[in-house]
Amino acid sequence: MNTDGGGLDWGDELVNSLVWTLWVSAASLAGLVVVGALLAAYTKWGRQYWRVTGGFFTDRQIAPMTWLLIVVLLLLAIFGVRLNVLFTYQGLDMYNAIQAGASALGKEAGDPARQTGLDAAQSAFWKSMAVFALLATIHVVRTLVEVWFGAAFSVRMRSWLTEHVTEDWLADRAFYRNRFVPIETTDGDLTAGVDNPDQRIEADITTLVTWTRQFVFSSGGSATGGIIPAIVTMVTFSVMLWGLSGPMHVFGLEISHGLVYLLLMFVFLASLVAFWIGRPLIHLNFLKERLTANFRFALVRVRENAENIALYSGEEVEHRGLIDRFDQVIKNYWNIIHRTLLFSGWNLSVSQTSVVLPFLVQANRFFAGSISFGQLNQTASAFGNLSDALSFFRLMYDDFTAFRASIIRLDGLQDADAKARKLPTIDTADGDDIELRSVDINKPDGTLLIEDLSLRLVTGEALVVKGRSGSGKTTLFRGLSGLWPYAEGEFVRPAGQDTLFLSQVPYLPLADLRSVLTYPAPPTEFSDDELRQVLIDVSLPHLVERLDEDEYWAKVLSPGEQQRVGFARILLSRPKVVFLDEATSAVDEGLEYALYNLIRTRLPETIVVSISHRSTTEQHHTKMLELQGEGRWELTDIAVETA
Ligand SMILES: Nc1ncnc2c1ncn2[C@@H]1O[C@H](COP(=O)(O)OP(=O)(O)OP(=O)(O)O)[C@@H](O)[C@H]1O
Repeated sequence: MNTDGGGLDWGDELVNSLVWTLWVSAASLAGLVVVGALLAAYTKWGRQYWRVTGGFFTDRQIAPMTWLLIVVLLLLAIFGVRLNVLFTYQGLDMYNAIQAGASALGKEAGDPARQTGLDAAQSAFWKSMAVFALLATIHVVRTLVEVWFGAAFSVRMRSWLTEHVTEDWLADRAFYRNRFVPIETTDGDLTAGVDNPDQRIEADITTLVTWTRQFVFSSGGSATGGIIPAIVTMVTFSVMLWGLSGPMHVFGLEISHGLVYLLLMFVFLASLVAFWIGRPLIHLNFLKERLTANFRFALVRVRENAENIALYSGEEVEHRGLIDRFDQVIKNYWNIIHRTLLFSGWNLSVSQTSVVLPFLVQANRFFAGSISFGQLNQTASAFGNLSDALSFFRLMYDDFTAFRASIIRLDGLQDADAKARKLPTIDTADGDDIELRSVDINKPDGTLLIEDLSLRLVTGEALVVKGRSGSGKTTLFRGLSGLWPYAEGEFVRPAGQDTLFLSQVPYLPLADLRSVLTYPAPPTEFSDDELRQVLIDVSLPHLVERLDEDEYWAKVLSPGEQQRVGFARILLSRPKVVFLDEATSAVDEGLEYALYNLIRTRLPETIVVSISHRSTTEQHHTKMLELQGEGRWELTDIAVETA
């Protein structure tokens, strides 16, 4: 950069700027990698961030594109800083031309130097205008290109994270079992299970992605810029100010380049105070996400249970409950506002002081003729850029707190998922029949439900499980299906979809009836005729013509009809073993007989294990397991009635 006479040689500037941008970008990339690695190694939030997002930067399939986008964004951001520098030189030329014009105008009317001076000043002025037009055009194009590449980066990162976190959450039943894992909140408390995973996957990922991009890259030099442009701005403009600043006198001492030290100290102290004021915002933002999610979840529950609530006339209780939750949201909101007022008040005061500081410091030198009007203005704009860049952390702290809260929440979810996968499960092995060896089932508090249960069922056999309410029948099924972590022993069963567990109310997805019937298998696996026939078989003939209808089937079908859908699934998937948890509780005894009869005759090989309170169910089974409480149980044969 040629600073001969304070200005630039604009003819060489295009090449100079491109070379500068390349070098500084390369250095910034190296710095980004090193600092990123140090943060990931030595700070808690850095570690958490890396745990959540690491794969996006290292996964072989997507990493090349990720890094390409990072390099492009870096180049654009650094080029943005360079443009800011060039703007200050354009300002320098412009104000110097104005000052030269003013001094020419001050000469005598007849003085030939007057006209020459005015001509030179005008020519310099219009040249600076042409430079401005060029710089402004480049600035607009650069900003738009950066917006596009920034969006491309965000979309890729958000898609990767959503896919990755969702997969992790659903894998190995972590989404069910993470309720048994206590997790830590920002203030060190332990909560039972992960709250609102839906919000973590949706809102927190969005926050994390937005701030990754804005923190690191966003356009150069301004208060809303990213950390890399902020650092580059800081260095570049410090060098510029160093050249512009003269000695400063403090208590009789002469400090050369005092302006630069003054500014550094000013911003450093201002930032320290800002961090101190802003710190509680981390926890408050964390709470905000949780409380709003809780409120939304409560609203969804009312919608989901509208019929039940209306039948109980529970509107008043629900209203109170909803408003209670909403009050918590508002209370926290006010806490955030009060804290933000303090925080913003401080930041605004600091920003206002920064506006006049360079003029205060440079005024004497200007009036003494040591610096030109252009240089006075260049000092102010360099100071503004530098002060904004140095204030980056102070101004962004508020948003950083939201960013950190999101990292904590996403890491918490993944941590709970990982721990959920490590929770004990019953040892399962593949086989053709069913065998339980020394199975113990406990409650979470350690109370024994079933102790040392061993039994074997072969092809065609059927077992009915009985026992008083709360004796552990459903929990036994949960233990065998690998959901319940407080279970020990060994369990042999046919692998995969050959073993089917059916709960009291089957899950009906939001889809057309065809997909509902075949869930979780894709509907394409079955022909229309098969689906129609199965509907007729399970006494749902009125649905035969509605296979393609998309309805909220869980609300449209009666509980008894939903249970028949469950039986239809058994007939379609023809498992080798089926576990039925009170699967006929909502149908009358006649229909129960017909449904069991259907299963036993159509699928005579299938092993059936049922939980039932009804004595009428026993006739379809060959054995009975009775849970007697405190771990005791009894296994008996059921006599086959002969006509
Ligand atoms: N997630 C849980 N956390 C703590 N305790 C639980 C949990 N789930 C079940 N229990 C307890 O385990 C015991 C057994 O429950 P389970 O649902 O297996 O009973 P059940 O025999 O199927 O009852 P019912 O006949 O009423 O359906 C109950 O005391 C229940 O409160």
